[in-house]
Amino acid sequence: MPSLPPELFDLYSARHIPESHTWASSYLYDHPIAAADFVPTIDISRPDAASLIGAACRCWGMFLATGHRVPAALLGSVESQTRRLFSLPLHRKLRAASHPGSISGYGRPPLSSFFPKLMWSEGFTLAGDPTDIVSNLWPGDHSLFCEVMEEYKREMKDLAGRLMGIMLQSLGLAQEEMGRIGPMRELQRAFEVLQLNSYPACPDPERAMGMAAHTDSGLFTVLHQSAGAAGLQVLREEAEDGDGSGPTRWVAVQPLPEALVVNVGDLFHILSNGRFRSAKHRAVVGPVDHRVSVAYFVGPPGDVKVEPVRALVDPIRGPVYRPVTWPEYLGIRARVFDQALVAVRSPESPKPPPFTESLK
Ligand SMILES: C=C1C[C@]23C[C@H]1CC[C@H]2[C@@]12CCC[C@@](C)(C(=O)O1)[C@H]2[C@@H]3C(=O)O
Ligand SMILES: O=C(O)CCC(=O)C(=O)O
Ligand SMILES: [Fe+2]
Repeated sequence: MPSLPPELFDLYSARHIPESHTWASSYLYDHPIAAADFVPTIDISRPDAASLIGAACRCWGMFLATGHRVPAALLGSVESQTRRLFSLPLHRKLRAASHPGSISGYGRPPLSSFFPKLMWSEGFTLAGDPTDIVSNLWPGDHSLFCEVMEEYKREMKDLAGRLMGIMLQSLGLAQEEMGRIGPMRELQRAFEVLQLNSYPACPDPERAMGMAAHTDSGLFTVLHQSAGAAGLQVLREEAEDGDGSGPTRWVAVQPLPEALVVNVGDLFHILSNGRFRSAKHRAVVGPVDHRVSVAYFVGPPGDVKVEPVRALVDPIRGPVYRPVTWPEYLGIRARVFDQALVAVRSPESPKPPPFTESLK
């Protein structure tokens, strides 16, 4: 077979995995995979949801949300439109290829450049109006896709507002204190991104990686994953006596059809002054299923700084992190990737932060 540039390799018809997509086993098996452990499932409409969510965000940085009020029919349409998009022939998808310097479009997500091999996935990033991005893909036939994605973004924004309130409440903040927190006050102007991911069935799943290990950089991410096809894994770091000596394992996140996955991102970790763990996660691939996922990233608008909430800063240690905007933080991540939180430690806090980051 003539060799094509790796970005033109069609994952959907592959019968073997090329060198460009073959990962060393040290990536897949860097930590053992937990046999029986489960991310907490929380009905977020329960009156006592805050304390459960608080505990999950501290221990896991992730939970499965039920009772979220996002209509099941809409989740179904989002998934079918996502599959419809990825089922287009490769040359058609390339019409929406993202340009250097812009985040929207079809292409490799930024984390890809920090790994020596290519991931067994395709991604579509939608920031702003989806019409601009997909109108070239389906001339005259993109309106349903766009309507579904716009409707989904409205539902996600509403859900994000509720989650933000409950998560801040779980940190002990009163209503009037929340109003003073920039990212909460500015939620209407939030910066939102939809990331559509596609993981075709893989002929050699033990040597391929769907999405390499990372934390998300925003406040938090709401992920919808196709029912029945597992793949998402979260790193569970159990600290015995908080000294980081406990076991670290990958835990498979069960694909519950009615649940949305919520994971804490780096900006909420900063806001909580290190109390909430920014969950490290990845996606593995399987031999049979074609899995898709849709991630909604949310953060404050570019001019709003994120900093540790004053009420959560203890007077002796002070704030663990310095104020940072999301665009500034994305710039730091583009340079140092998984060291970005270390790079924004506040100069007055030379010691390692007291909470999750020290649990290595
Ligand atoms: C607003 C965002 C959030 C981004 C960057 C930009 C657009 C694409 C997002 C992702 C999607 C895939 C994982 C990630 C880690 C990646 O490489 O690209 C995400 C990243 C982040 O959470 O930082
Ligand atoms: O597909 C998944 O389960 C994970 C996707 C993800 O982590 C992301 O888009 O940031
Ligand atoms: Fe992610």
